[in-house]
Amino acid sequence: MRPRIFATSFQSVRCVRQLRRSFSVSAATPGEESVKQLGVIGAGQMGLGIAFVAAQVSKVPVVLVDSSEASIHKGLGFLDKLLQKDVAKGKYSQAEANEVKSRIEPTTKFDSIFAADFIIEAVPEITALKCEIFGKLATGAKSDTILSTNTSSISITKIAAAAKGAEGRVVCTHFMNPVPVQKGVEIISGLQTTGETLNRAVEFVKTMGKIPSVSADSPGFIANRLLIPYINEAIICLETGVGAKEDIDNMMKNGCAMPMGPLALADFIGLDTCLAIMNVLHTETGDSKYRPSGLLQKMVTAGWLGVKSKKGFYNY
Ligand SMILES: NC(=O)c1ccc[n+]([C@@H]2O[C@H](COP(=O)([O-])OP(=O)(O)OC[C@H]3O[C@@H](n4cnc5c(N)ncnc54)[C@H](O)[C@@H]3O)[C@@H](O)[C@H]2O)c1
Repeated sequence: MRPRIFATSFQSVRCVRQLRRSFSVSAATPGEESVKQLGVIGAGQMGLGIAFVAAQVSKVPVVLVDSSEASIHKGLGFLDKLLQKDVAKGKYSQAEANEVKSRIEPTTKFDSIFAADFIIEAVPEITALKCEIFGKLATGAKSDTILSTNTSSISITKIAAAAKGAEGRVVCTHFMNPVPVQKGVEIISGLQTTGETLNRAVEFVKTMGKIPSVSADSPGFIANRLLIPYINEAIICLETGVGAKEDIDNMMKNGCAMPMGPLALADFIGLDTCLAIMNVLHTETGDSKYRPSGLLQKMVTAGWLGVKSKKGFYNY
């Protein structure tokens, strides 16, 4: 039976429609969802993790495109570390690790992505950049390829609108960080996304050993609507002297059973990503409760982005 959902505004009505569509999609027929080649755009922390898990668990060949040679080099170094860690733990043999690595083909040639039948974009959280990429994918990718974004907060409807002629095949597969560890993946439809696209996305992330949660196309979706304001509030506590960084992190770890303190978590996610998501929540809802902390804005301006720049709330 369909769940009863009450709507109180136009936006809620749209969300409800999308959720109902999500609840009513039929299960994909076996084989229908099989992905023969995955394309991943962006070899940063998320893209690299997605490529790794797809090569290791789904066992599919992956084309990994990045515009920067340096990022690919750094990503491959990280991949070697992940594989060696698993070999040392006895999860698989060196030969199997080599096999996983051989399934990933890194390149700076964007056009190499067009042969894939499922593409996941994981470039920085910049609307114009993502829209530009989806415009290219709409014209270059095969006519039945699923075009997925890993955006943390940008409207899927907006990204799909940039994929002219391929809007129905655009969806969001929002993997969590670190991808090899976190099981949950949010799957989000834009207004234009078809039920078949949603289905294929759900089925593909399951082949990666992930547990999908369907969410409406609403600012921050489920995960970041809850997580990023929590991090932002922790930064406000720091800047207004409610507590020192160690006290804030220790309290949440030891008093509230969080695996990491919110400031260490912000460093890990990337302060630029945290700010981008707060800005989306603030501008899209118009609600002042989502105003980004002044300290967060200043740290991003200073280039203190957390682990990736070796300096954030802590030094790395
Ligand atoms: N960091 C997190 O915790 C997290 C969690 C969930 C989702 N996300 C989302 O995933 C996406 C990627 O985040 P990230 O943390 O991996 O970022 P990142 O900065 O670590 O990596 C982005 C990569 O994209 C590459 N890139 C930039 N422009 C490109 C282009 N035009 N073509 C190809 N490659 C390009 C960069 O060189 C870089 O390697 C963002 O949308 C982010 O919001 C991040």
